[in-house]
Amino acid sequence: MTRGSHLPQTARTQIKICGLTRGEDVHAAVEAGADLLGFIHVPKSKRFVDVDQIECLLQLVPDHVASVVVVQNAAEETLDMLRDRLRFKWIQFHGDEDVDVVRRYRGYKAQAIYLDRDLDEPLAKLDPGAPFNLLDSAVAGASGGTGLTFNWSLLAEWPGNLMVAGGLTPDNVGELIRSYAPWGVDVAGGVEAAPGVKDPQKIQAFIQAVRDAEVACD
Ligand SMILES: O=C(O)c1ccccc1NCC(=O)[C@H](O)[C@H](O)COP(=O)(O)O
Repeated sequence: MTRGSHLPQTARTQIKICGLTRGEDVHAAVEAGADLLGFIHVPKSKRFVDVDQIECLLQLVPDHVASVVVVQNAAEETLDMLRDRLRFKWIQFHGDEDVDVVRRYRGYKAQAIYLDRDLDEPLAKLDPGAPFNLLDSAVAGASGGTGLTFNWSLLAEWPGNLMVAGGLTPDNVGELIRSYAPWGVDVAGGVEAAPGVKDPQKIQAFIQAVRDAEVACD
């Protein structure tokens, strides 16, 4: 399987471990080889971390790992405050934010893939100017951290660098890589012992499964 037309076959899949709330989990994800770490600043999330917590957790992230703050329809004052106070690489916009806001804050967008809806809508919303687009499963009333997979076959047709989220686990991520070789993968619940509490062995197993599947693709 080819890795989209945009990357050479040998490119390494970008791996994001999301929903970190504890220092030991940051260390575990870094040691296991994660490329991006996500901190969720969405009040309704069971993985919510406040600004003080994020500030402390960011101090544990080495320079070679990209940190991401996840927001969902946050007010501009909140976005300004996050930008002014915290040192992170990206803001992940996980709501209905329009492209102007995403670009102004140098972020990227999570496109909701509603499992019961037509796929033309998220496809039309993909931002070709973005460094990458995140595709994540959504159902009525829940977008983000659903633990559900969407139909990956659409990845064969969609353009640009795509990061896939939604229901990934150490057991299914290898199949995703071997079949569609997305630019990146993103996991929250699939590497947890409990909501917001990561399991270091699951993190290691997830990253190993990605790397093993890449070798199988070469
Ligand atoms: O994970 C959450 O609780 C969450 C809540 C609200 C907005 C975004 C959220 N997560 C963002 C992510 O990037 C997750 O990694 C992604 O949704 C995948 O979650 P999962 O299906 O549990 O692997």
